Amino acid sequence: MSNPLWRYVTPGIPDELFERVEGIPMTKEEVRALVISKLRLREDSRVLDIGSGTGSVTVEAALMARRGLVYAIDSDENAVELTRRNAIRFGVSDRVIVIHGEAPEALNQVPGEVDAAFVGGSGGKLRDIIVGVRGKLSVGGRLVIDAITLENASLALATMAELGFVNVEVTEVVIAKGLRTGVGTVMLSRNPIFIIAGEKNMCGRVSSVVSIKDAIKQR
Ligand SMILES: C[S@@+](CC[C@H](N)C(=O)[O-])C[C@H]1O[C@@H](n2cnc3c(N)ncnc32)[C@H](O)[C@@H]1O
Repeated sequence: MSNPLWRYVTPGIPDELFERVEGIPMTKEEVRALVISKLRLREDSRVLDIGSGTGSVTVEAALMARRGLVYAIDSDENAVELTRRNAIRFGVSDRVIVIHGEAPEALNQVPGEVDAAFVGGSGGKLRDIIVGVRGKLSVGGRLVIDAITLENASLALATMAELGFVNVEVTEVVIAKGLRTGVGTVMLSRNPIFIIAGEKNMCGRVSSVVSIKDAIKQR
């Protein structure tokens, strides 16, 4: 345990501690902390990270699932290498399996079922990826999706409803970070992100739907 980076146990590791490569995106620390929370991991969880990018979600999932396994998939060779290096950097490479390939096809390289899956990148294949992930998830397994566009958020919700996911929730996150200037701290907003989460149900049972009138009452 001589490497100080190996002491991190809580989600939301500072972004700057990861190795970065220009052009390879990363789920930023505050959003990452929420994603990890929504995945509701256990110590022995088997996790899928689709579109692992820099590998920051992979690393944090592996830190939570200390007796589990994380399959990190990315279609970009450089992202795959970077994910591998960040897994080594944070001392979790023994429970990270990195797969270079495009989802959903690359899901065939993941043996057995997984308990949780995160989709951080889909390259226009979101619907097929959700279908593929449903096939890999154990009953009760959780799917968490980050969507930046309204269209992808809407597609994720429609597909999850169609496939009978239950307890589906949408959280819109708008992070603003303070920047110290000569006249005080200015809050700089980042793009809003939709975090969509749900659970695989047994055989396509549909969750109950709240009327718009009741929804307004709940505000
Ligand atoms: C926003 S980044 C993900 C960041 C990552 N969650 C992290 O923590 O660093 C999206 C990634 O998804 C990958 N990607 C996009 N479509 C994909 C697909 N169909 N299959 C696999 N990877 C994909 C991209 O190459 C990119 O690295």
